Amino acid sequence: MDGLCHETEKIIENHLRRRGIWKDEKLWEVGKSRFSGRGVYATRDIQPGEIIFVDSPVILGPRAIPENTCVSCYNDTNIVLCPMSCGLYLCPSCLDGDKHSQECAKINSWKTEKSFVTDRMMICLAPIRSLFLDDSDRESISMLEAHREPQHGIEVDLMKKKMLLELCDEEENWIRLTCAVLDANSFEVLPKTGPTLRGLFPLSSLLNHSCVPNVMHVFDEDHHMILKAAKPIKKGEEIFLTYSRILWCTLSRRTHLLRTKHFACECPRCHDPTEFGTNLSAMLCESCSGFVLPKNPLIFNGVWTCNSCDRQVEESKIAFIMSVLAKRFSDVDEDHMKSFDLFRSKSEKIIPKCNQVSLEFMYRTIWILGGAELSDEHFQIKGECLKYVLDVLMKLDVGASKMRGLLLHELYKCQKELISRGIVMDEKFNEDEILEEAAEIYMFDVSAPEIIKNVWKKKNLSTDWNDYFF
Ligand SMILES: C[S@@+](CC[C@H](N)C(=O)[O-])C[C@H]1O[C@@H](n2cnc3c(N)ncnc32)[C@H](O)[C@@H]1O
Repeated sequence: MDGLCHETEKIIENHLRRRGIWKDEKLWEVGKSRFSGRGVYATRDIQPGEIIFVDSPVILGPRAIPENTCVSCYNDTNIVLCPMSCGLYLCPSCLDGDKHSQECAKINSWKTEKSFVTDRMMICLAPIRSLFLDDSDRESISMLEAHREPQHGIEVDLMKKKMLLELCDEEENWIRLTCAVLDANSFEVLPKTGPTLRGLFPLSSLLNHSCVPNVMHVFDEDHHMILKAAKPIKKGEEIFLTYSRILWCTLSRRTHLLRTKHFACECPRCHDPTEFGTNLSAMLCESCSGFVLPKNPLIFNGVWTCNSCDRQVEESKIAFIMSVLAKRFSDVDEDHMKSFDLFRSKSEKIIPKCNQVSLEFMYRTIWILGGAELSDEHFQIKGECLKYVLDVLMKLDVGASKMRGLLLHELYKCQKELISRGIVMDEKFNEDEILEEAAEIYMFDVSAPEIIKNVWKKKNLSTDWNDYFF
């Protein structure tokens, strides 16, 4: 292990010990990544579902501007705007708490006569909270990668230019660094209810990205992040999360990663024009209806060719057609089934069913088509979409992903309803097995649906990760 990795591990150990989540027999170590900087590696063979580590945030704050959520405890009852004009919404007990007094006093200390503090202050809160951290937590932030490009740190610009607050240089520099670190490393945290939060988890921040991840994560009630193996991981293998959307095609994922995380992914899925046979990128050839795919997906603005007649198409044309189709069908939620038919008829000559745009439409259909009020036909369509997307996930080899858990839970409900109507959708899918697998994937997840929690209860499973981790 080189000096930087050794130093990083020491800082992480201190962070985890201080929060009571250090485990001597650890399944991970920090090492030099063959992709970029540091990475996290398995110290022994790990089985699917095993907890690899538990991490706790050094910073946690709102992601958006949820007027009905307390910025301290994230509950949603009796929320009021702070009368001290700091721009923050709180519940009555947090309004009087020390945590808020500190934040409120700091924001008010930046005000001048010209200042105009709005509720947009809530999205500035996560970086502002870094000002109140002790030296150890500041050390955790400082050792993480930071994005220094000008688009990062908008929170500081918002405070200075829009709200006309006067931060001193030392505070501004530290908040700017925190913003740069948050943009490179923060996670979307799913609480029990309410809007998602933004959290900075030092150990999890060292995980590099792959479009074929081998882990998944869930959050408990106290915003701990529990990292679990999504498939078998061999000793010495690098542990990868995904920073992108699983169902996006290579061009969408790589463009998004380049824009937001400033690197071009070169994982095995990105190398393969067919993306493990899913053909998520495929467009239909105008001449012969073969699949037009990128010749070399690792080259931006390269040439795409038909796998049947070799016709060549510029990538810019493909990107344009995809964006027009996606936009055309992005907000057609009213009478979704009409737009489903319209989508099929408009797109069938341009993209195959396996294309990302079509898959995303199917994914939306699953959630838009609700429950008991649906006709038999619509339920069957929902079931078909569910099975299709699950099949794609299987081919993509992402193992026990969060998305698989969500879809299995939905398929279970769909199957149950169809059976109650005397319709057997597919003998191969046993609803009890589907639910059990979903319950395993959701294990320890505070946002798990009631049906899943009931399975844990029925099986007498402890839902406390401490019982499995230590
Ligand atoms: C959350 S950090 C991951 C840890 C980072 N490697 C470090 O040393 O601190 C995210 C950054 O790691 C790098 N990175 C992550 N996955 C990568 C990959 N697959 N290929 C190239 N760079 C990657 C990028 O610079 C990205 O912005």
